[in-house]
Amino acid sequence: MRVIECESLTKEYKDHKALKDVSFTIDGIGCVGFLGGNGAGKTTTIRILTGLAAPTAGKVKVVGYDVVTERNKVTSEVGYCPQIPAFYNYMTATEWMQWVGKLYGLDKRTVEERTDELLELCGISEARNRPIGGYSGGMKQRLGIAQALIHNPKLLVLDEPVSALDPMGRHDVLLLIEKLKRHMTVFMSTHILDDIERIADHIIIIKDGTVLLSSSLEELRASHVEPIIEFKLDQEDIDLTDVLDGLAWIREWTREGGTYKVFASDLQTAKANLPHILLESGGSLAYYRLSTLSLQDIFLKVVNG
Ligand SMILES: Nc1ncnc2c1ncn2[C@@H]1O[C@H](COP(=O)(O)OP(=O)(O)OP(=O)(O)O)[C@@H](O)[C@H]1O
Repeated sequence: MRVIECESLTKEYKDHKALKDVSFTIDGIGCVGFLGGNGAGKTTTIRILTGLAAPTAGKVKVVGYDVVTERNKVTSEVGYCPQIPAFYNYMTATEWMQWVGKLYGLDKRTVEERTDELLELCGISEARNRPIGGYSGGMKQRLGIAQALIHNPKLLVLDEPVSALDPMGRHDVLLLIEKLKRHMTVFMSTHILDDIERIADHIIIIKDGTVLLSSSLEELRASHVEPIIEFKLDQEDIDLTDVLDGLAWIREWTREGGTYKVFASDLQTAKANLPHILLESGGSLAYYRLSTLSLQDIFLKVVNG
């Protein structure tokens, strides 16, 4: 099933082009990680996909429906949870879900069944009769997701679902997304790469309103398989700049904190020689290993061209 089809999507505000000719397609179930820095255009795209804003130009279809001409059908197939979902804090989760169900025009029995099922799925069952005002950030986010699913949508859109949460809250929300993506499409924006690496099946990277990359995580990794030698010295004050710059078989190297990453043009020579050279520099190795590019490395590579 084609879930999202964006073709030459453009969004202009008064004096600013927030989206420029954005095109991508998403098929089938799974989790899509929509990655980009501040101001990249994530929220603008999400508002268009959910029918909250209209594109200036281009064609956008969600679950086969046009977001402009078939907006009502789009909203009935899409569930949306903003970064900080808003509730009436005096209500309990049960009351809130029933109120939202009514807004969607669902009958009483369906609302009751969906409420039980979704509060259980989202881990709110035990707290369902307590006022929402006393919930943690993670519980509120999970309730926001439960609410977004009340009308049984095919696509769930989440705007930065874990950015404002503490580690425990993040963990619980990510577990929930992992469960949901087995049965539906979850489109989530974020700038936290570790989360995406853990749960996304497809990655889209957007920068300055332009899509730089849209690919399955598997394909992305396969196309960036590049061995890296990663090491750290016990003595962080030793500067290896001259040593590493002077080696012809090193194409590029980086240092972040005390950790060095070396990209070798001749891996065999590097593997045979680098440990001795490092020890000769007067240092001792805290660790030394052969690894491949992380999603963060790939992201930086793509974003920096
Ligand atoms: N209503 C608006 N009027 C004018 N410019 C806007 C409006 N909304 C967004 N923009 C601009 O459009 C660009 C994209 O904004 P958007 O909120 O989509 O980015 P984002 O990727 O969600 O960023 P962030 O992670 O900071 O929320 C930004 O430069 C922003 O300032």
